[in-house]
Amino acid sequence: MSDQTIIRFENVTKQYDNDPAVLNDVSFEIERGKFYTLLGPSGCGKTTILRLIAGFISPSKGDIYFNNKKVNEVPANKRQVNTVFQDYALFPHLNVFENVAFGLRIKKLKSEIINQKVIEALKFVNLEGYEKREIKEMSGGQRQRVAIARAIVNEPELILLDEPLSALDLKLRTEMQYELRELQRNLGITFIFVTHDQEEALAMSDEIFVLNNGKIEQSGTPNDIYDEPINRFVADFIGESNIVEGVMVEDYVVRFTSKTFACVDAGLNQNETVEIVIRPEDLEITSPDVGKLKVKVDSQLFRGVHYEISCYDEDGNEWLVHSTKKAIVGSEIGLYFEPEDIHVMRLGETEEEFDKRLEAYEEGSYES
Ligand SMILES: Nc1ncnc2c1ncn2[C@@H]1O[C@H](COP(=O)(O)OP(=O)(O)OP(=O)(O)O)[C@@H](O)[C@H]1O
Repeated sequence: MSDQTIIRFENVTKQYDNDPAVLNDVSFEIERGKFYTLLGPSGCGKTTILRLIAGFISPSKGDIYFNNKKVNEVPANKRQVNTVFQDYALFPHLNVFENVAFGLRIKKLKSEIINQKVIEALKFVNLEGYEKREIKEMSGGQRQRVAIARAIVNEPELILLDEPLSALDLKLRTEMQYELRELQRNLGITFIFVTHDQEEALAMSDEIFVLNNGKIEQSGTPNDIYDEPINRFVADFIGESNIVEGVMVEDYVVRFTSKTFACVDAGLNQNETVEIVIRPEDLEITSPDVGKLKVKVDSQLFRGVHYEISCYDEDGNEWLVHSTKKAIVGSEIGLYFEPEDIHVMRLGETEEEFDKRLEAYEEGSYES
């Protein structure tokens, strides 16, 4: 644990009554000053983690530490945490100023201090001058900002955001993603953001935790998770992927689609069955005799920046290609890729084993 750690989960399980656990033996650390995202499909346990951190619920098993102190039973109002909810939970009968001032009034701060803090918080979210507006007169994006101002005005050590952008249309959502990211950098407060939108997670986060079925499948920077997905679930969930079965021939050599290819992976067993991931944007269209794979073009969609081309190889595997080049439906083409574009995944590997293998690979020793 580093002294930058603000939250630590140690083997936390959460179970309601006799139902199966909604969080299952989860451990992780959150460091000060970073932007974290909990990413995963509906029902995987994202909100449960936020509620445990906020203190709205307590773990069935395991421990939660805040600044290295166990807080399992510490109530929400005694934690230095503020939550921004999906529906913002603003008070409709109070104006913008009073919504933001609410927590400070409860703390019974002097009115000139409240005034100063509220104005400063509103300035941070670009809502200076909106103090007297009623909530119902504010747009979705502006309400969002009021909710954020209400969280930051308390100067918490941690802000939890539960799908705060999901009610906004695409354009505003993209703008708010940018604003939130900037705000977090400027404030230096740790943000934990929940979303089921992988593009949003990749764009905003310093670190992403990918969750599935009450477990963390993989954690890391957006690049780590995109470039080196640990398993099929993560590869599928983060961006589009081509995934086929393969066999490890030896270190740096893998076989799939009845052909042998150079790769950059090592530390697996000889003849071990593996899964191969190649991202659609890493496949380059060539003539059939130059390509490493020979495929037939099945369909093609223009996506504005690139063509999304679906092809099939002789073994019947589908290959999705993102290319600025157009292909002819029904024609035979070649697909070219570099050894580093092949990502080899070991079946059933845990994150710990994966990290160890990657570390050994980077250091140049591959005892498995
Ligand atoms: N109070 C409760 N009693 C029983 N089960 C609950 C309770 N709260 C949540 N659950 C269950 O726990 C699981 C995880 O819920 P959670 O809200 O953490 O998921 P989520 O990943 O945030 O999903 P979403 O993206 O849909 O909000 C779900 O199956 C949910 O039904």
